[in-house]
Amino acid sequence: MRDPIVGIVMGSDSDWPMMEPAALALDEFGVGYEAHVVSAHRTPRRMLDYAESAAGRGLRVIIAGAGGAAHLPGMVAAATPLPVIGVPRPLDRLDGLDSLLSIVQMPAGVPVATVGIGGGRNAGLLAVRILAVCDDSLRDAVVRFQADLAEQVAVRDLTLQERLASAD
Ligand SMILES: Nc1c(C(=O)O)ncn1[C@@H]1O[C@H](COP(=O)(O)O)[C@@H](O)[C@H]1O
Repeated sequence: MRDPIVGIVMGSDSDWPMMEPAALALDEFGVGYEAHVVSAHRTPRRMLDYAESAAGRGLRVIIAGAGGAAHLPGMVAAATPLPVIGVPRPLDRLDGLDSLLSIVQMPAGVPVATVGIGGGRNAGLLAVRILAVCDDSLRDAVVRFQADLAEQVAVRDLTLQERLASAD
């Protein structure tokens, strides 16, 4: 297991299905991570300990996911100099708009890079891009990933064209 350089935190273990794709994206790029349940509301001291010690423990990026009154990403960002990526979770009520607004509307001076509602995978990929700024081999891997993505779109377009042609 590689040393963790990305910290994945979530307000509850019930957030894991949304956060696991972030972990899988990091796995795809061979980036080490750790994952913990830390809540600004339920475990405020533990949350502060985590955020304040993160940089000193070698983490470089934090991904924080939460639902509802999702204060966790912003509170973590307030207590660490590391970049924080927020992931809003859609709960049964309000479809995640509550989580999104709680995370994205930060006061000036305390940025949280917010991905879309339920955007765990993009959070992982954004963490990889942030790390790739100072890591040439990781940047090469991102470029290969983008080329693969483009190739998949080309294949899908071809499939659509064939379907349209056979419908004529
Ligand atoms: N938004 C927060 C925070 C926080 O922001 O500190 N702590 C827990 N939660 C959220 O409460 C939701 C329900 O949690 P439970 O499933 O444990 O009841 C989760 O989406 C969690 O992220």
